Amino acid sequence: MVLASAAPGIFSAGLDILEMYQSTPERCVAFWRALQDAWLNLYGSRLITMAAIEGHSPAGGCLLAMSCDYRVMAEGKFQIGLNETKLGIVAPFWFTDVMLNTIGHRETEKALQLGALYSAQQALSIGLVDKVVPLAEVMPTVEGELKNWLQIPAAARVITKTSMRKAVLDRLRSQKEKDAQFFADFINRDSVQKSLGMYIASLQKKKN
Ligand SMILES: CCCCCCCC/C=C\C/C=C/C(=O)SCCNC(=O)CCNC(=O)[C@H](O)C(C)(C)COP(=O)(O)OP(=O)(O)OC[C@H]1O[C@@H](n2cnc3c(N)ncnc32)[C@H](O)[C@@H]1OP(=O)(O)O
Repeated sequence: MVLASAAPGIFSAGLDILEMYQSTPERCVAFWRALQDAWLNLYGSRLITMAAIEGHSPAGGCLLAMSCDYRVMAEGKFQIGLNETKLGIVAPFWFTDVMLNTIGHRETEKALQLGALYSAQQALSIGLVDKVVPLAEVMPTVEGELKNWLQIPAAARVITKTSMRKAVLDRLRSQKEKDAQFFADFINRDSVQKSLGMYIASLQKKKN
């Protein structure tokens, strides 16, 4: 399975910030449950999963990419990373766990505290992506890599993948409702709503 985007220049802009701003606790819980289930299915997928990152990939977009088995990113101006702290929010523990599994503890600690967004070359240097190529070569490169992976006996690959990812998946599975409630409480704090409001205004200002 290849994750790619139809939006030029944006692999994924992350979660819909407007869903987290001035929403109701009930809607927040439903929103979070949908995200949890999508992520559990992706990270736990038995399929070979590859990200064709042909544009920006902040926050939830970075989570999607990191949750794949292999990442190819376009060189140039695009950025990738978990930038949550810049929005005044905190990366959930399962976002953090996936990043830890991808780039290790020291790089994750720096990346998360700073809310760092990396260029493709920087992302390559810390292991956040596996390959950087010109934009037009992203999809052919993914397809070529996929052929390599498809040559591995499927049962052996799936057992290996499942055992490598089980602890992180089980950590969320065991506390889904608590995590959803925690998200709804956290996101509706006055201070967090204020930060999100300012961030939304800054996005709109950038456009004008
Ligand atoms: C103690 C533990 C507590 C734990 C509790 C858990 C709390 C944590 C909760 C959630 C985790 C959050 C994860 C996320 O994914 S948050 C989203 C982060 N995303 C971003 O920061 C990206 C913001 N967008 C951009 O930077 C840019 O839009 C871009 C680089 C992606 C693309 O730039 P450009 O091509 O120039 O497009 P525009 O900026 O003009 O955007 C077009 C349009 O789209 C709107 N928009 C962009 N991103 C989002 C988004 N993520 N959600 C909603 N809307 C978005 C943008 O505002 C423009 O809208 P318009 O003016 O109406 O056209």
